[in-house]
Parts: sequence; structure tokens; C-alpha cells
Amino acid sequence: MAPPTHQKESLKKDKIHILLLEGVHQSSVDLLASRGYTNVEYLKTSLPEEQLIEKIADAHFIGIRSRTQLTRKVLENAPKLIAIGCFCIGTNQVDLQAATELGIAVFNAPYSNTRSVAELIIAESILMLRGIPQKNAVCHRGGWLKSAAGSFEARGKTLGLVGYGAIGSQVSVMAEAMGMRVIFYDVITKLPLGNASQINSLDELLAQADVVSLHVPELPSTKMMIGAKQIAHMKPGAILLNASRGTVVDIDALAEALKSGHLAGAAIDVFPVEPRGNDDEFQSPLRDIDSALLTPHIGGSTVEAQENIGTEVAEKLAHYSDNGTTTSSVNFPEVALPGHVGAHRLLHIHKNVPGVLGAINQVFSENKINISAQFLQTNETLGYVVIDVDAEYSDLALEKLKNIPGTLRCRVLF
Ligand SMILES: NC(=O)C1=CN([C@@H]2O[C@H](COP(=O)(O)OP(=O)(O)OC[C@H]3O[C@@H](n4cnc5c(N)ncnc54)[C@H](O)[C@@H]3O)[C@@H](O)[C@H]2O)C=CC1
Ligand SMILES: O=C(O)C(=O)COP(=O)(O)O
Repeated sequence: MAPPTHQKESLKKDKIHILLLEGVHQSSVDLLASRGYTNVEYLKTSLPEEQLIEKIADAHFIGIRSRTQLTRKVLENAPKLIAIGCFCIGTNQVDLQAATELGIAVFNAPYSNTRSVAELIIAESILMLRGIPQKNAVCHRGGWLKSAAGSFEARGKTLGLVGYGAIGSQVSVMAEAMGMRVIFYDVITKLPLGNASQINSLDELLAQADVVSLHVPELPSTKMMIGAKQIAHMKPGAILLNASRGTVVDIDALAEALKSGHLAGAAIDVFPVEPRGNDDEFQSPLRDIDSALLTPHIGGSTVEAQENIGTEVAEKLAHYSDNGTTTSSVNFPEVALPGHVGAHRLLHIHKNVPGVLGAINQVFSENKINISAQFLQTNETLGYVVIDVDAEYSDLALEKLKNIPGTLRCRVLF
């Protein structure tokens, strides 16, 4: 693990280096500028590990989307990094455990693009039930496939949702409005919206649904969740939609099922391996299959969603930088802090082990430093203490606090 960093004095905003990757929306740059953060490096693509390590070495904040892999190795080479902004929902691309152990806060945008994904899924349900990808492909090649065979209305069909969270539940409501019957499978018991009903096992859902749509996060338990065995459980002629994560589906097994005709079609937005940027080649066993509707991970890529995400995540980074607030952080104890006008604010991030709090308070009592406000929150791994003191004492307090065993990071804001 890289040695923890301790910042002697509050950094001037123009010295705070913010690295934004993967073409996050301009709204993020505008928001940061409006808060005085102008030292922004903006790149349109993600970076391979070696280049990322080089760039992140100087970054105080980094903004990424789903493609940038912030592994333990990368994070251990980011000695100045204060926080990570995932300008998306998924945080599986970040080694959250490593970030936590290194005292780096992680933020995301848990809702801003959910509607966009849900709308795409509804559109795809209709397109796939009508066999549009195949018919479109034939037209492009000069053919004409006017036929009702294999074409169905969405009305009356069963939609099986795997994962009934923010996206799955919105799809549920919209699908019912079109007259679909909705069933869902989730590891948590969820309140069904409308007339949807929860099904106890994945296999049962797969056996009943005409259209199966996946809305689970990437977790060890969801990796390859849909493989040859699960596909075999699906009804002959069923349709698979995946706008969750590429690792959830065994893509070779899916290609086989489409070629054999067991599945009538699949609309796939996410892939086990995705190009780094728009100039790289997309490779997939599904490329030559007409019944596969392939989209380049654009489920959440609408102007509305991206603009909102840009503002939301940039705001969270600026707020954390300005006053230490961690509300809605993915890995940090959540503390919503008031302003600290006239006082210096010490932020102490430590391992959540016995004795650290006592040692912190001892620093203040032994050195007769008056505390004007103190906030504490912990989670399983971390403790986060925020202490406001008179300006004249912050240097001394910082010096002492950073030497407390268990300290991960300590900085001062003024
Ligand atoms: N294609 C795209 O552009 C986008 C993709 N996504 C992906 O969609 C995923 C889902 O997003 P949300 O609905 O907002 O997440 P969410 O966290 O609100 O919902 C996920 C649901 O999956 C359930 N779940 C977890 N493990 C499960 C398992 N093994 N079996 C069944 N259910 C399980 C959870 O209990 C939860 O209800 C994100 O994690 C992300 O990976 C999100 C946004 C855009
Ligand atoms: O929000 C998510 O989890 C997504 O998958 C969207 O990813 P993106 O920002 O389009 O790379």
C-alpha cells in the first residue's frame, strides 16, 4: 500500500488537479469552474493501465465512466488522490476495497441515467418481438422480408426482469402500460409496482418469460449468471436483453443459442470486452448474427442523462473538496457538514479500529486546543472525523493527528 498522504495546508483551488476521462459531459467542467476549480485535464477516452498510472500520479480528483479500470495497482500509484467520481451508476470498474483502504472517497450518480436505460429496454422489447434487426439487415443487403412469421405484439407477452432496482422497476411500470405481464427475480424481496409479481427462482422466471431483461450490478454473484444452462431454461423463441454488464452473460453461449434459433433474438448493450474509445475496433462473436441488436454501451447515453450526471457528480466532488461532505458516497461514512466560516476544518480518515477516537481527542485535550465543532461517522472499515478549530491551532493539530496509528489520510480545509 502507498504511504498515506498528509496535506500540510489547504490547497489553493487552482492547484487542485482534476483529471476527467471518457468524455464526461461539459456540464461537469462548467460546474467545477463555477466552484473555482479550473485546473481540469479533460480526455475523451479511457486510458490503458500504464498511461493511467502516469496521469493519475498528479491528480487530486479523477472522473471516469464505466470503461476506466481503477485497480488497486492504479490507486496505489495515486498518492494525491482525494476522491473518485464515477460519472455513471456502476462502480464495479473501481477496486472499492483498495480505495477505501487508501482513504479515497468514491462517488457516483445512482439515478440520473436510469430513465434512459428503461426507455431503451422498452424500445428494444418491441423491436425484438417484431424481428426488426433481421429485417433491417436484409433490407440493407437489398432484400425484402415482408412477413408476419415470428412477429408479435408486446401486449400480452411476459417480461421477466432480473434485478428490480432503479432501472428494473421503471421498465416494469412502462412495460405494464403497454399491456405486458411483468415478473421479476431479485435477491431482495421488493415491493412489486403495479401488477408485477416477484418470482422465487431465476430458473422459474426464465421458463415463463417471452422477453428476459437483465438489470443487476456486476458482482461476483452475477458474473456469468446467464450461461448455456440458463439459456436452455428460456422458452424456445424467447428474447434476451442485456443493458447491465457484459460479464453477466456468457457471450459464446448466447451466440450459440442465437445461431441454433433457440433464442429468437438478443439486444446487447454491454460486452465482456468493450473498446476503449470510438476509434478502437469492436470485437464480438455476435457481430455476424442478424438477430442480435448490438449497441455500443449507450443505455445511459442520452443528452439529458449525461448533462445531469455531469452536474451531479462534479457537485459531489466539489462539495467534498470544499467542506468534507460525503453524502451519498459509495464507500465512505456519510457526513453532511455545515460551512466552517472562520474556523479551520480538519478531516481525519482512519481505520475503524479501537483506540483511534480516544487518541484524536487526546491530541486536543493535551494541547488545549478548543474544538468548535466535531462530526463523526463510521462504517465497517473506516472512521471519518471532522473537527473545526481556531485557525491558529490547525497546523499543530494536523501534525499530531497524522501521527496517530491507524490514520489513512488527514487534511485541513480553510
Ligand atoms: N447500459 C448502460 O449504459 C447502463 C448500465 N447500468 C447497469 O445497470 C445496473 C443496474 O442499475 P440499477 O437498476 O440502477 O441498480 P440497482 O442497484 O438500483 O438495482 C439492482 C438490483 O439488482 C438486484 N440484484 C443484485 N444481485 C442480484 C442477483 N444475483 N440476482 C438478482 N438480483 C440481484 C439488487 O437487489 C437490486 O434490486 C447497474 O449496476 C449498471 O451495471 C446502469 C446504467 C447505465
Ligand atoms: O451508469 C452505468 O453504470 C453505465 O453503465 C453507463 O456507463 P457509461 O457512463 O455510459 O460508460
